[in-house]
Amino acid sequence: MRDRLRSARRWVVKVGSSLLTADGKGLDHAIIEQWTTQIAALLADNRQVVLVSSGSIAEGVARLKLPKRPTRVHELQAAAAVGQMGLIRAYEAGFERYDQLTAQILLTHDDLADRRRYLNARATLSTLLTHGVLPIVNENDTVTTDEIKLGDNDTLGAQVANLIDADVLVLLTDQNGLFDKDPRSNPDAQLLERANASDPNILALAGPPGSSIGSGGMRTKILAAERAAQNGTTTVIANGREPNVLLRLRDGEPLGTMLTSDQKPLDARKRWLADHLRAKGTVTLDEGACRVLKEKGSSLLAVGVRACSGEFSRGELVSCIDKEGREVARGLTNYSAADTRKILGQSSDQFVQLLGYSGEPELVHRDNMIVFR
Ligand SMILES: Nc1ncnc2c1ncn2[C@@H]1O[C@H](COP(=O)(O)OP(=O)(O)O)[C@@H](O)[C@H]1O
Ligand SMILES: N[C@@H](CCC(=O)OP(=O)(O)O)C(=O)O
Repeated sequence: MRDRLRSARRWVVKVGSSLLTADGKGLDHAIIEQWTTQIAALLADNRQVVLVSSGSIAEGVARLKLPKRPTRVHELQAAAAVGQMGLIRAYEAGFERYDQLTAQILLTHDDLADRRRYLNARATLSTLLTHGVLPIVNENDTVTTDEIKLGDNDTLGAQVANLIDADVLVLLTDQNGLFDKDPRSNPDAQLLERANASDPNILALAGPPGSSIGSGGMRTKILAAERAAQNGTTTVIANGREPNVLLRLRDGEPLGTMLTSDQKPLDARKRWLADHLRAKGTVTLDEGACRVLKEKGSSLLAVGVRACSGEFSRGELVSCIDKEGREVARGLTNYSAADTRKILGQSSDQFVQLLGYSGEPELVHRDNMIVFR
């Protein structure tokens, strides 16, 4: 299994805030130097790497001499803007030692939710990789509001992995990997060497972040691994302080936790849909509709819809839930929320009479939908 990493050509390496900084003390330049050395060696070994690095807020807090991480959004955004300068400066200096060019990419959820911008980001990243440049990605914290925030860089790492069809996503953190319980509060916790990224039981192992500076904890790492697995990408969660961790992983050493899935990878368009985090509205399906979506891969017909909430237009993303509120599928709707309310529970031969026009027979076509386990 670990051989997969030996042959992995495209790598996304995500470095968490908890690693980059000791609580509130700014960047740990010594450790940044170690990663730049390792990444430069991976690049020299004919691998392509995209680095997703957190740390802007932590560094901003230190530079602004704030007593602790602020809670107000604008304070956090100001800290991110200040800190991002230090972060990029540290990486650029580190990679200059190896004559390695770097590029800064700041992304928001909105950039990735818009198909055209998503494809643009994809093309730019590929072009940079073709030129042998190392892209360094972070969330564009200064412009994000809660609505458009990705929220944590584990998710961003998985999205970048999907964008560039990475072979491997390495999530470097301050623990040796995923344990059967949070090792900070449970000294007897056992490290899992392997796990199935789409096993719903592993999410229950994950506790909250380990420090006041980290966000998401293991939960977002497992969800990121699941997201990456939808594209056939292997994820490894490992300790960024382990000497030569990236090179030893490349050599097939069993460090950290490897998360893979036997799921069939989604095609490119469906993957984009799966990565599209926020739905504009929700439709509640009856049992029959849930069953045919899951078992037969059918399109969603209005006749199987019991309720509709939220405001959306034709072509926007809706979440399809069962009567217990579990998300069964998500997809791009052929009808606006107003029209969906008029046709729900009805068969398509009634649409002309109810709407005054005859649109597609499906509310969500199966080509524009992903169905969850
Ligand atoms: N089952 C678990 N195994 C390992 N770590 C866990 C687990 N549950 C919670 N954690 C916590 O998750 C923390 C890592 O997440 P986080 O603080 O968000 O780091 P990062 O900044 O690297 O993303 C660890 O320090 C650990 O305390
Ligand atoms: N964009 C933020 C990232 C916050 C974040 O996701 O942190 P982490 O979960 O520790 O990787 C920053 O640079 O501070």
